[in-house]
Order: sequence, then structure tokens, then C-alpha cells
Amino acid sequence: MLDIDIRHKHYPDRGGHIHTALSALRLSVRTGEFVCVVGPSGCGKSTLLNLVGGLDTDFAGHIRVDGRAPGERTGFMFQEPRLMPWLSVIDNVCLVAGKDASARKRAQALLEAMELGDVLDVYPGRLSGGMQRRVALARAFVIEPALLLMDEPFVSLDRPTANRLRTMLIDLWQRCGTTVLFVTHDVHEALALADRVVFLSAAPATMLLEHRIDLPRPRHPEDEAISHLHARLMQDHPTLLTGLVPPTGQPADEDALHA
Ligand SMILES: Nc1ncnc2c1ncn2[C@@H]1O[C@H](COP(=O)(O)OP(=O)(O)OP(=O)(O)O)[C@@H](O)[C@H]1O
Repeated sequence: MLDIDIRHKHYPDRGGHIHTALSALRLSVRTGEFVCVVGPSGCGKSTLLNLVGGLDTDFAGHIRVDGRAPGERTGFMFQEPRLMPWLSVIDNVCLVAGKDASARKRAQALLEAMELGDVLDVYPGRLSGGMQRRVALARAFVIEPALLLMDEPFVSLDRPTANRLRTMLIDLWQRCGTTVLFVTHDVHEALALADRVVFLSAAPATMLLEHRIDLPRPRHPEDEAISHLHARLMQDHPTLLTGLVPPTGQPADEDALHA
């Protein structure tokens, strides 16, 4: 069980004042649950992942995994694949998996299962954006993380590539029993992936709504059932997505903006 209880998270702002990024945010995530976090740009989603992952410990409150601070088996996946350009595909994955022969074997088997067997010795710069994300996904799962924190990992990919990655993610998640916290601006993506979607307010982020998704998998963001669910949510909570525009200024969710 992941237990998040953040009383507040402050940052100093340029004028020497404090900026409250998160406030009174409580969330419990069952072991093996897939939770998507949706909220407006700048509301504090990345801050939340940084706190949960222990990258930032300067906050009031507590975060526990099974009663303890998040441990070594926590994985991250960011918007950018963050692969080491001077290492081959397999060496990038072994950076996390380990250097011994059995770790290398595990890394190779996973990469092959993810249809990357032909590029094990290739450098990331020679790969497409989609393949780089696939390597990043393999790197995240090679340790079979207990907790995986994902910060818009499939943003700005074309639809088929993003869908293929989502399918791989769900497959790996189901096999490993990992607890996933997945941040996205894209409500359709959240509804397609999650067991539960958490909607955050504008800064300082606090929880507006939790919604459990009971639709069977596999699901895709374009499915009719997802569109229906989205429409129903927007009808029931018309102000839920106010300000939900990604940093690029591109609408992530046309329907939401026109709702
Ligand atoms: N290191 C920092 N120092 C000062 N302020 C920060 C820092 N990191 C984030 N902030 C501020 O905290 C708020 C939340 O930022 P955060 O990046 O967590 O939001 P976000 O919801 O992930 O945004 P986006 O959706 O645009 O990625 C923003 O106002 C941001 O400017």
C-alpha cells in the first residue's frame, strides 16, 4: 500500500516569498493498483512524483510504502527517455539491471520480448522516438519495480506508437504486479490506462475527484466506451478540467476544452 499524506509542499518564489505547490493532498494506492493523476499545467503533478519517489524530501507530511519510506525498487519514467547516448540499448538497460551475466540475460530477454532484439547493440541516437521510449520502458521494468512513477511518458508520440507503448505498459504492469502512479494531461489516456483516475485542482494542487474505472481491458483512448465515460464525467463535473492545457500550449484534450 502506498500512503500519501502531504500537508503542504512549498517552494521559494523569485520575490523571496513562498509558493505552495501542494496542499492537503491525501491518496492511498493499493499494491498493484494503476492510478492516473490528471491536473492542469503547473498544478504540482511532477512535484508530487518527486516527493513520492524520494527525489525531494522537503515537505510537510509523510509518504509510506507498506509503512516505510519508498525504497530501492522504485522506478521512474519521464517525458524524455533520458537514455545515455554513449551506451548501447542493452547497456542502458543494464545500467539499472546490473552488470553481472544474469542481469544482462534478463535485460536481453525483456528487450527481445519488447521487440527490441535487433537493436541491442545500437546507440539511442540511431533509434526513433518511439523505440527510445520502449527502451526507457524496458529500463523501468527490468528491476520489476514495486512502485513505478511515470511523468507523461508517452507525450508527443503519434497515436499508433503511443498505443503500442500503452499496450506494452499494461502487459508489463499486469505481469509484475507493480503499483503505478502515472501523470498525464490526457484524460482519454488516463481513462484507458487506469484502475482509478485522480483529478487535481489548479495550484496548490488538492484532490478534486477520484474516479474508479470498471471497464474491462484491453482499452484504448479512442474506444467508444472511453469517449462515453469521458462525456459522462464532463457532464457530471463540468468544471473538472478547467485550465487543462499542456505546457506546449497545445490542447491535450479537445473535448475537454470545448465542453
Ligand atoms: N524547483 C522549483 N522551485 C520553485 N518552484 C518550483 C520548482 N519546481 C516546481 N515549481 C513550481 O511549483 C508548481 C508546480 O510545478 P510542477 O512542475 O510540479 O507542476 P506540473 O503539474 O507537473 O506542471 P506541468 O503539467 O506543466 O508539467 C509550479 O508553479 C512550478 O513553477
